[in-house]
Amino acid sequence: MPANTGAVPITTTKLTAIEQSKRLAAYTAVDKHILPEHKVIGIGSGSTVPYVVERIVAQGRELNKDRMFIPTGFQSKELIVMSNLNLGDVDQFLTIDVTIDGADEVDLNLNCIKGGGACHLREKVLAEAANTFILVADYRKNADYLGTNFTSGVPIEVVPFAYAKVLQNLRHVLGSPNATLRMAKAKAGPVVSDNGNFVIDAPFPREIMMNPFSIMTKIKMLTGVVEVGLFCDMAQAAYFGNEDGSVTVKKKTQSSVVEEIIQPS
Ligand SMILES: O=C(CO)[C@H](O)[C@H](O)COP(=O)(O)O
Repeated sequence: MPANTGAVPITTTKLTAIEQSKRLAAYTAVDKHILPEHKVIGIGSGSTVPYVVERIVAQGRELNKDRMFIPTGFQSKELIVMSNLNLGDVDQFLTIDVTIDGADEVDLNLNCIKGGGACHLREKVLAEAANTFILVADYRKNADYLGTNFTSGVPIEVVPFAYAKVLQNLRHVLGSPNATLRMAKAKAGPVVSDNGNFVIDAPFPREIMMNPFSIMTKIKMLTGVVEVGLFCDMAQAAYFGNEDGSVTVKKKTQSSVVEEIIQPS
């Protein structure tokens, strides 16, 4: 048995309003998208995802015994193992039925910022591998434009030796003068990702963030950048738990993104 790192839920104690909103989003998304025929499931990272796993576990041993669960990093790997679900990896399962993940902010067109937990490289691989990619978050993440409430910037994973050069390019060429190397909280020095890389947070002005695909491609072209925490046109739907117990759903149709509110039952 691995050490209990606190990754496993949780919901026996009274939850704050924000936690209840996360749980509501996660439970609703699992109920709508994790169906009996789904056998390979991607599990994202962050504080909302434990509720996703909790709801999947509640579907029962019979449904879960033939499923494989693919993690986006250390935290979700622990969650899968501690929940007695079958652990796989994306090099064994190149196609995933459904990946459910959290988000730092989601815009009108279902583009999102990810990487608040420095897992966006693996998260993007699992989002791309998925036939259906679903986001879950509390109401604070639901915005018209990226960078509205999540102001710390676009997370950018970089190889360590190139970080200073990438920072210079972000500040002086791409228009993010306040781009900074993300520093660890309980360790001296920078955050190191699950892949052994550093993370830069690069805030951009509204006019740039209104076209996330354009800035994503420019950042990705900088030598030394491994992955950019902008996920453009990847999600089929996003679920946001609201304080009043309703859930806002943004979902892709053939021609646009529509918004729907699911009222509490
Ligand atoms: O992208 C992520 C990690 O890299 C997370 O999914 C994102 O930060 C959202 O986390 P939370 O559910 O804690 O708000």
